[in-house]
Amino acid sequence: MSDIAPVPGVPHTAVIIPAAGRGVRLGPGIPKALRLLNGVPILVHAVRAMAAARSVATVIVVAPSDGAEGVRALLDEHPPPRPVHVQVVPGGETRQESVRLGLAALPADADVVLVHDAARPLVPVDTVEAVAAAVRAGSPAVVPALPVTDTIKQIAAPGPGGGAPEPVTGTPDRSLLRAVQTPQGFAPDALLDAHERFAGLGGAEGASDDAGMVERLGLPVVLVPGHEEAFKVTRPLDLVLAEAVLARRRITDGY
Ligand SMILES: Nc1ccn([C@@H]2O[C@H](COP(=O)(O)OP(=O)(O)OP(=O)(O)O)[C@@H](O)[C@H]2O)c(=O)n1
Ligand SMILES: C[C@](O)(CO)[C@H](O)COP(=O)(O)O
Repeated sequence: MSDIAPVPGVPHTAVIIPAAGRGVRLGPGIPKALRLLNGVPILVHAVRAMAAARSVATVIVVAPSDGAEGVRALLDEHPPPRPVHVQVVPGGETRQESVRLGLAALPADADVVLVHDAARPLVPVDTVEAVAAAVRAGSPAVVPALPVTDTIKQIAAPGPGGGAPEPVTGTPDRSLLRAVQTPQGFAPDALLDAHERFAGLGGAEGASDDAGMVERLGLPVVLVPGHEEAFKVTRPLDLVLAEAVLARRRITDGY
């Protein structure tokens, strides 16, 4: 059992891991965060990835609301590689709501908060450290990002689905576009203010990432280089890719 309390009054990085989604795009079955990768739940990989960063002392896992006890037991069974304080709280109906519920458990002495999707289990520790360091250096919001590799088309509105053709309204300049990942890092007050201000907004008014909410406060958001292995497990093929990355790490790093 590696659970310890952070030393009171000592600034540290706290991480919120939203893990309460169902994983509809992955297909039917248990919640996505509990699906196995190399025999270990996706969520456990994500907690290990974040706990590998030396400044991280607290990890708040936001579990499916009907499964928080099971997630607690699972994390006790698979402790992270370093002693960090792992807390589990029940999540909400949307990612934004789940992050807000996680923020309610944020320790007062955290000087950096990272929000990291459970669904990005393979993020390298260097990416985590780089985001936390950039916040500590004075940026209120820091996001890992990669250039997009596909050409992106704009449409006026989502179509009815079912393969119906969608008229194109434009082609944005790809050199100005970035695909953003997690962990996204924040000065705690910036993220707390954003979630308080925009709580409950959904649909087109909601934000699909936390930095989007901080942008709306008018605070600067900066990008740092992301990593290919920080991809999000979203569709079935992503599980195949994740298994391949882990197999390669086992050969090259003994991971
Ligand atoms: N109500 C929700 C919805 C999502 N998430 C979390 O937010 C992260 C990113 O979301 P996504 O990949 O979209 O996960 P799901 O919502 O589970 O996927 P889907 O949209 O396919 O159902 C995931 O770690 C997911 O568990 C959450 O904590 N609470
Ligand atoms: C936060 C995120 O992972 C950044 O790319 C993404 O916006 C989550 O979106 P999802 O639709 O909840 O997967």
